[in-house]
Amino acid sequence: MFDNESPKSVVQVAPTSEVGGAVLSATNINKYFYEPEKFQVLKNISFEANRGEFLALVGKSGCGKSTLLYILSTMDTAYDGSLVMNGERLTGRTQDQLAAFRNEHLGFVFQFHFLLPEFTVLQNVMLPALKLGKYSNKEIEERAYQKLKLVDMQDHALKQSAKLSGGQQQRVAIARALINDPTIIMGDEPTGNLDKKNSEVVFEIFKQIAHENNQTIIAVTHDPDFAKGSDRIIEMSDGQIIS
Ligand SMILES: Nc1ncnc2c1ncn2[C@@H]1O[C@H](COP(=O)(O)OP(=O)(O)OP(=O)(O)O)[C@@H](O)[C@H]1O
Repeated sequence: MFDNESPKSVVQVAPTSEVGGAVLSATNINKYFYEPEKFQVLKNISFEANRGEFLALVGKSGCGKSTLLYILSTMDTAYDGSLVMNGERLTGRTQDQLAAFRNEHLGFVFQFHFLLPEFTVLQNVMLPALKLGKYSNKEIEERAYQKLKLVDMQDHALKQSAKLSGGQQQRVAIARALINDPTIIMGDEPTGNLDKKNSEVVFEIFKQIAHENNQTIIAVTHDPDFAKGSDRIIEMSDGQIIS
């Protein structure tokens, strides 16, 4: 659970093909903001995430968690350092290349689900796969039902997503994040908007995704129970990893 890693293990890059090997390596990540004045928000961050590992990123408000997650998500490219995921070096890629990489290899679950309210549950889950264009519509629908089953929402597939409860909507958002079988699922406060019972459900789904599907979870959280139940807690303070 708590991992007081040795400094050596922080920057090693393991072969990505190996089960349990590193699927993400962030090395010497530094990031500055320039408004209202120059300020170093991330200070030499290095860590790796292994295949099938459930990581919680914690720390006080303002310590840089979301900034780091945004970089790991490849959405922010204005940083120094190196980012390797799935054996691909992502630093220096164009925005189009990064968007294609994200759609195929990364899944996202946010505090707010961002489902399209007028679309059905099934349509929402199918969307990232339609965009990827790798499977036929029939295959995409089958895959969507599989993912909805995983989060126990298959019976709601044809409902308009606006008509679901907050907890149900978050489960649908997880199914949507899983539709392209991403290697890594990034969560930004995935239980931040849920009550205790729904938070536990979402936590159990994440655990299952990591340990049974061998997908990696990296989730920023302020939820102590969620963090404690993860495989490893990365604690940040003032732009640095402290444990
Ligand atoms: N676009 C920006 N321009 C300037 N400063 C920013 C910008 N975004 C964030 N910051 C500052 O960078 C620091 C880190 O912000 P960040 O959102 O990464 O923190 P956090 O740990 O995720 O906080 P929280 O837990 O409250 O979400 C904060 O001091 C914040 O005010």
